[in-house]
Amino acid sequence: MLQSFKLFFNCNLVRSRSYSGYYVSRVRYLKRLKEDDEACREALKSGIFLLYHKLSPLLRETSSGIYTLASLKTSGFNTTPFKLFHYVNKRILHMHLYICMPISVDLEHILEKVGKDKHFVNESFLLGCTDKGEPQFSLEVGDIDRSALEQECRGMFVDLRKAFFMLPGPESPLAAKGQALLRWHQTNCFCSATGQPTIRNQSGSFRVCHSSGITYYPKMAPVVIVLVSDGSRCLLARQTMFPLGMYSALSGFCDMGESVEETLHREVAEEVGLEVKNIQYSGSQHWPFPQSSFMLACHATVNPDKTQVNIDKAELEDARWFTYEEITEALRKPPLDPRREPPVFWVPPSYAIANQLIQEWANQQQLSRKLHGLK
Ligand SMILES: NC(=O)C1=CN([C@@H]2O[C@H](COP(=O)(O)OP(=O)(O)OC[C@H]3O[C@@H](n4cnc5c(N)ncnc54)[C@H](O)[C@@H]3O)[C@@H](O)[C@H]2O)C=CC1
Ligand SMILES: [Mg+2]
Repeated sequence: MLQSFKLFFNCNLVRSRSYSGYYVSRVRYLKRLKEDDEACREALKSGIFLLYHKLSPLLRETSSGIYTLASLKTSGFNTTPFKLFHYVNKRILHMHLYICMPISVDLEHILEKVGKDKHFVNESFLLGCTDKGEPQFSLEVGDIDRSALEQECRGMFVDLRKAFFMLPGPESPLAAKGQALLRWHQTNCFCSATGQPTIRNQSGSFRVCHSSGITYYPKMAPVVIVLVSDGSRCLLARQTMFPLGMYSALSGFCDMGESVEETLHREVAEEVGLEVKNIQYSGSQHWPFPQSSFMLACHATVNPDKTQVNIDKAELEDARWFTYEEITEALRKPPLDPRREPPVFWVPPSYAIANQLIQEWANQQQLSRKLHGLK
């Protein structure tokens, strides 16, 4: 298990470094913004803002019909490079126009139009920074005329669950992070020891109660998710609250003081009455629904002669073993279309780590079938 962990983290490090040579400087820049209020306030001027209305992100449809997160900028950024370089060198001017043009709507101007003070952008929370080094922020617009703002921004606020189906892969985690951070701040305005208000730092990386001296940091609840296999089939389950026909891997919150392995053994025993072995770490994911969870995904096996499930009906509506053929068919199905009847059996979409586990299991089955000369 430990080895798999090491391998995973090393791979991720290599991946991050290779897709951007500026990884270290970006990370250090972000660390400075988190710790230095003044630097973070300055960064707001060149920031990219993701807007949320009652925690729903603002999306925009591109000319090719694809939805993306709508990124807005403040006038500080849009005009300064132009003024600075216009008189210096025409080539530089062209370069900057090229970089700045895609984002044409000025956030401060828009916010003023819907009755917000231009200093309202200071209420944003730092999310990260782009490959180009532009800091990204999330901003909850609160109680405003929603449709007026949508019109001004040429976009629409979409419930995050729906947005996950519409956004291209890499944008979903960013939308989720923005929502999670906003939600955490909304629900941690008071100190649980004194009842006094907590005060945020500029980046939003923590809140402090000046009365008790307690610092609160944004939290995620660790959850273990496991795909159990008996060698030729995998075990999937559904809760009554799941959409019709959807089955997923078993999951459960870590109890205080538990290791990943302990949670995994306990949850499988509690929910389906099985004892697992051969735990293998697969990956992790921040999951925003219903509140921030930190999903730790693993594979595990049971003896092929001990596969009888005994379902805890208080937790699960059903749990069943699925064959390789059933799984590959479910994986082939296109993403769920809300306008059509859901299929009889389907698995979570690709943005959910459960899908990654199922995909990995299918790939592994395919490989061992090839080795054994099966189709
Ligand atoms: N991204 C993915 O692929 C998947 C994500 N999930 C997520 O995993 C999470 C946990 O899965 P479940 O099987 O429902 O957990 P679970 O099997 O532990 O059952 C949930 C129950 O645990 C209790 N609980 C204990 N600690 C809790 C905490 N910190 N927060 C909330 N409830 C707590 C509550 O009584 C709750 O009703 C869910 O939020 C679900 O959305 C689940 C499956 C797939
Ligand atoms: Mg569960």
